[in-house]
Amino acid sequence: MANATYDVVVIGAGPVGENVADRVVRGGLTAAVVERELVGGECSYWACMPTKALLRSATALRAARQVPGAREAVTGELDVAAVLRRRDSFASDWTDDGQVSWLASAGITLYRGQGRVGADRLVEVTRADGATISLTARHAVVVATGSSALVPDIAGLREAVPWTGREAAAASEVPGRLAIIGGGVVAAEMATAYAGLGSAVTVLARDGVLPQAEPFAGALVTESLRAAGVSVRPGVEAASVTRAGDGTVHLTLTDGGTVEADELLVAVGRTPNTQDIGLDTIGLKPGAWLTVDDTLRVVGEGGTPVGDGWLYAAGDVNRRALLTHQGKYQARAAGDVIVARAKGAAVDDGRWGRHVATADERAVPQVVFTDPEVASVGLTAAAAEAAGLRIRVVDQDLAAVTGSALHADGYTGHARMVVDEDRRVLVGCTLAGPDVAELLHAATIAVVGEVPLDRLWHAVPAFPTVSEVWLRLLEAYGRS
Ligand SMILES: Cc1cc2nc3c(=O)[nH]c(=O)nc-3n(C[C@H](O)[C@H](O)[C@H](O)COP(=O)(O)OP(=O)(O)OC[C@H]3O[C@@H](n4cnc5c(N)ncnc54)[C@H](O)[C@@H]3O)c2cc1C
Ligand SMILES: NC(=O)c1ccc[n+]([C@@H]2O[C@H](COP(=O)([O-])OP(=O)(O)OC[C@H]3O[C@@H](n4cnc5c(N)ncnc54)[C@H](O)[C@@H]3O)[C@@H](O)[C@H]2O)c1
Repeated sequence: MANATYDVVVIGAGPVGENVADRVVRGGLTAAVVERELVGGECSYWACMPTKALLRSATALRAARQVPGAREAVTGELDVAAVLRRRDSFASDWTDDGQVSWLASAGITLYRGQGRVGADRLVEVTRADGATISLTARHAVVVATGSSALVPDIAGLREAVPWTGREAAAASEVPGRLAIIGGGVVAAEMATAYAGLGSAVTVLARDGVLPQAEPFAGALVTESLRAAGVSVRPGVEAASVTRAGDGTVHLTLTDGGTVEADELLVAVGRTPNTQDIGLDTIGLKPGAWLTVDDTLRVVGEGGTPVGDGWLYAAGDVNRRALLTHQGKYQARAAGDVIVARAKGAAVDDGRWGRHVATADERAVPQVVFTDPEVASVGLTAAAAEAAGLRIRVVDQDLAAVTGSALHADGYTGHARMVVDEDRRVLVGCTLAGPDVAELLHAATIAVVGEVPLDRLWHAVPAFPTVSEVWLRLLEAYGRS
């Protein structure tokens, strides 16, 4: 294929790269994306989709068992083979034909290979056969290369070839015993999934379970993991790892204890995919997260855009919020602002403007698909205090809401809202309980809309739903 020129060249066709290119084309420009693996990225094949598919069947089974009448109808155990088959289909059997057709239908040109910035506005693509193609961007290059699992420097860990999130998401067999290093989102979800699939799971949660969340959320998830037979070890760290000839993994812990398992999952965070994308050619540090301004333009150390502002970074690679939905939100802003700048149109970069990703700062929603689910948006109480806000925290037992009692016998859950007392608006909300995921968007709208609490009283939750927790929270706060 000959060298070519496009208005915009995007490196990485994960959910974020695809969406940037789509916005750019919708705005009347031309776009090419470069992808070295599967179009659709981590989320489609090794992260969001397969992991949620692994979790869903056990969640449905638990839900049925919590309701008399339905409980009696559940006579068997989880069909693990069927769960894995369903997971395979949600990962499109690790083929990207569907996404490649979508790119074509959206008018986006795909180049397969490793993309590297070669100079200002230039991307070199090295194909699998070693051939190279030069792509010139008239207006912008967007880095959307995502992130990979971080493997920490623990003696023997790399040599033991542990699972990362990828292998946990795509496994074709369920290990008898699974040890997990980490206590964050991946660790908590995969402990839930594999315990549900029948593994004996040990979680080495150095900093506790879900340490970034409100403390009650981590406590409820820990309690439920333990009830499911998981050994949760907060405050414990792995000191060294070896894998024996028969595949068994042996861990020595910093407290002197040992753990033996058939497989080991490392889930201690992410590292940016910027090691080999040519950053050195433009004076940036390979392997570093890319810092961006609010319009997603990459900025150098002084905080000014690289070059004349031709380089953008969206999604995991800029570390603002490592979530698919938030990366796609950035993609919409980045795509639209690239079009505006290319056409000399006005740039709407004020707070909450069309061309900025303001919600990344303090209004990021997330659902952790553990048992119970943990749905949160905005700031935790601790984060709000650290940000210097004068807050009031309001707590509510979710089980006390009529809708929860109807939803499931023994419904256990908790809700917290964090109110900025100076503005009397919600700045954070966390819900932990069965099926709270679908309650989250109401909280996100309240946070993003900065809806005054006095107005929220007029948003009446339907009876008898779990959403009635909103009324209870407002009653506990009191009306002025
Ligand atoms: C186990 C797990 C579960 C998760 N579950 C959820 C969830 O439920 N919900 C949620 O919102 N988020 C979830 N996430 C996070 C989510 O996967 C990421 O936030 C999302 O994939 C980021 O999208 P991205 O496009 O920025 O990067 P990626 O999805 O990583 O895509 C980047 C793409 O760029 C390609 N690439 C990289 N370098 C180059 C190069 N030099 N040349 C060409 N191509 C390149 C890669 O092959 C990849 O296809 C999960 C993450 C993990 C690890
Ligand atoms: N449902 C979802 O939205 C979802 C699901 C999975 C992943 N993700 C995203 O993927 C990203 C990566 O997830 P993750 O769980 O890998 O990272 P994380 O940042 O959520 O958690 C990593 C955890 O590892 C712990 N840790 C760090 N070093 C350690 C060590 N040496 N030993 C033991 N523990 C150690 C930290 O305390 C931290 O709690 C997250 O940012 C998350 O947003 C989202």
